[in-house]
Amino acid sequence: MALDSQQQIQQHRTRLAGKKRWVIKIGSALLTNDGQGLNREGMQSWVDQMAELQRQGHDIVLVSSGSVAEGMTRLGWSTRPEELHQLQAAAAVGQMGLVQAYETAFGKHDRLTAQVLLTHDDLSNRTRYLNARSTLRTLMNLGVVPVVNENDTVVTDEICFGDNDTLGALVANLVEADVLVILTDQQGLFTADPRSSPDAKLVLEGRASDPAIAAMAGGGGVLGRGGMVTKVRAASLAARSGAETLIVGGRIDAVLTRLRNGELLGTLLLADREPVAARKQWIAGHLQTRGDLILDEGAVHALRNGHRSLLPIGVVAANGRFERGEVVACKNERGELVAKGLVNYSRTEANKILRTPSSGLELALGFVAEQEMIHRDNLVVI
Ligand SMILES: Nc1ncnc2c1ncn2[C@@H]1O[C@H](COP(=O)(O)OP(=O)(O)O)[C@@H](O)[C@H]1O
Ligand SMILES: N[C@@H](CCC(=O)OP(=O)(O)O)C(=O)O
Repeated sequence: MALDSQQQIQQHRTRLAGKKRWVIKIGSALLTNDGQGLNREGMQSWVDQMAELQRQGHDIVLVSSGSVAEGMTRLGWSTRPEELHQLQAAAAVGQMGLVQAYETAFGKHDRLTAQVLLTHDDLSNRTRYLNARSTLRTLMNLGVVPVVNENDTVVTDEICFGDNDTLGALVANLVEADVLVILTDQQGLFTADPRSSPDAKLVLEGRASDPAIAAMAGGGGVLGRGGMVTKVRAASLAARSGAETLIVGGRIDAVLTRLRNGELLGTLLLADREPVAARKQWIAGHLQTRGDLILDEGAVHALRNGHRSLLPIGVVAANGRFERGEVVACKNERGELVAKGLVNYSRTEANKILRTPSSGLELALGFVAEQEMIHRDNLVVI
């Protein structure tokens, strides 16, 4: 007998108990009691629940914001600075408080924690990405809880994740998590921002890449950065490796325990696409690309519908500075993103073979060349 939608929603919650690997992200607004120092009581409560999840057999990776907000408190700053070096100084001071607090809280359960600070570069560079992955896996196998944050001290505006929702999703891809839980200051995703629309309704469930869901999400508060926009986008990124995302209120009593018990709290965003291979997730996870290839209509169609390689004949322009083996964005002639991939040619070489048929590549380049600008194994349609 077919289940009605209410039963299906309940069933999706009930099966969470069987999902082994959870990445749990806690945002600034929640962690810092809206800016009044670290919310230690809240932290202990989340840690108690995470320790309980571990005892029940789940792997836990924690992605925690709060370093800038805690640093501001420690330095006696009442407003968030604008300048990058001041933000970085605050993050460096605050990160100490953050990890001390987690180490103490997990220590009550005889659990060790490990500090893992990542930058965008760490996940873009294949070797560093693989190293980060094996370190996180090793820590989980040891029963240690990795506490991940962005390495704010060394990033610049151009290369920062900016919000930890995105970092949480990329970590979920990295460790092939089953669930990404985003704890925040609202009960979940509402049909509109409840700060400005008090009549908005809580959404219990949706599909991670449904544009209607994305349209409900607005920007963030003073301390947090991304708001719901980055949380919904994170759900769609996490879905690439098959993870479901829960956006839920961190102030709800025993929230993690109750989610694990199947209670209908927050918003569950289901992974609505086939998981892609780990190597392709890594390509898709590149937030900054080295350059753009502009494709004609035929090439766009071949990529989207035929799952084909990108041939030079369909490329009308190459922009940016890239070398062979780097990740580039493929766009249509209106500038919309179509795919990302590892390119077989540098920008200089690519310029020589724009609109060139396979038979003309050797002559144009002066060497025996690969047929594809990007091979389909190295290409992810977005
Ligand atoms: N549709 C929506 N539903 C719920 N909250 C929303 C929505 N649109 C925007 N928001 C805002 O997003 C904020 C949470 O994001 P953010 O401030 O970045 O917090 P965090 O530090 O937890 O990441 C909420 O306080 C809320 O006002
Ligand atoms: N990495 C920084 C900023 C991260 C941040 O603000 O993220 P979020 O609260 O999730 O929007 C920190 O720890 O303060």
